[in-house]
Amino acid sequence: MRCLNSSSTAVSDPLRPAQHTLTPHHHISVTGGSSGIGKCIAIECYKQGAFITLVARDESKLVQAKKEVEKSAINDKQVVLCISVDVSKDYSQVESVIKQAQEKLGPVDMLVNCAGMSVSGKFEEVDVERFRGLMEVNYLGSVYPTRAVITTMKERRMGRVVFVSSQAGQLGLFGYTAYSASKFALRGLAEALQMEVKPYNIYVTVSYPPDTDTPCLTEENKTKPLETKLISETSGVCQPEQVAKVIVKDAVQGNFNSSVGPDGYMLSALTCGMSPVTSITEGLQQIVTMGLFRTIALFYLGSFDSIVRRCMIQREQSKAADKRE
Ligand SMILES: NC(=O)C1=CN([C@@H]2O[C@H](COP(=O)(O)OP(=O)(O)OC[C@H]3O[C@@H](n4cnc5c(N)ncnc54)[C@H](OP(=O)(O)O)[C@@H]3O)[C@@H](O)[C@H]2O)C=CC1
Ligand SMILES: CCCCCCCCCCCCCCCC(=O)[C@@H](N)CO
Repeated sequence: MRCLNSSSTAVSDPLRPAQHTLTPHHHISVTGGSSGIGKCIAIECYKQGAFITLVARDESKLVQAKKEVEKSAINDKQVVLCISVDVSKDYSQVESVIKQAQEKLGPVDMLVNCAGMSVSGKFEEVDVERFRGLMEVNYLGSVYPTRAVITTMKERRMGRVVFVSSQAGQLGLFGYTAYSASKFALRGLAEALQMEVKPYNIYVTVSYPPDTDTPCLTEENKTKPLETKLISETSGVCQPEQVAKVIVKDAVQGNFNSSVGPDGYMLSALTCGMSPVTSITEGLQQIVTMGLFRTIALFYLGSFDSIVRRCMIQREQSKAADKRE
């Protein structure tokens, strides 16, 4: 049977979906699966026996990633399929390639929307076209693949959809005016969608990773404002393998929220708002910790403001010194 099985054991927590496990033969489609976090998610799922579709634009990176994923096979029936498409441009194209993948590997059991990119810089220094570009890739690039799989998931009354947001999708911070907005958008999409599809036994997960050691971060660090770097250091740098493990575990369990590390945990509890809750424990923890975490957050916000102020003063001083020379 190829489905995200509801195990027969009784579920003690009424808010949590019946316990789910990832069993062999699941078809998992990962956008952005050719690099970084997406590639690690594909590897993590392959290790558990899944069939994988990797979606990204660059074909040579896809072929390379496919080879890497195949190394962690646990049986000789497993397949990795590559699809080269831009997820953010033409919906009908996205729909047709997903259809082809489903014809080959069966209906998608879990879609992981991980394709994305970042742009950093001061608001007035970011080219206006980049605001559109980021909304296209990070937001529409998650809407399109989801739209292409959701009808079949509803018919089958099962499925998982994952959105990879960012900690910068939980708070806005210096240098991320364009990026943060595109990552916040995913949360709104995910909350609304979850309310629609929950009765169909489909569970939505939003992941909020901190800085993660991937080609994207290396590239970003070349031009990232000092302020952004210093503020982001608060929650450190994670390895993509670790982030991928957490995402796969939370998605399989049907958790709406997926965070990494202690700062990630605090941020998620603090910013839970009206997002769905997947266990009584989670709800109780939010209620009990809210005041404390808000107190801690105020100190962080104070320190972020002082980073921004210090950087500004330093810039002005070095500008003045340059003029004198
Ligand atoms: N690294 C970090 O610090 C963090 C990253 N994130 C998020 O995680 C996700 C993955 O990031 P990361 O692994 O670091 O990035 P990488 O740059 O390593 O990987 C990005 C992947 O997305 C694909 N992709 C990009 N644009 C498109 C597109 N238009 N259509 C199809 N595929 C596309 C890329 O392939 P190709 O270019 O060939 O299309 C590549 O496979 C992103 O959404 C990012 O915002 C969140 C928090 C922190
Ligand atoms: C109780 C309150 C706790 C508060 C903790 C605050 C920590 C803020 C850190 C924000 C880090 C943002 C990383 C964005 C990474 C990213 O998405 C890009 N690297 C993508 O390329």
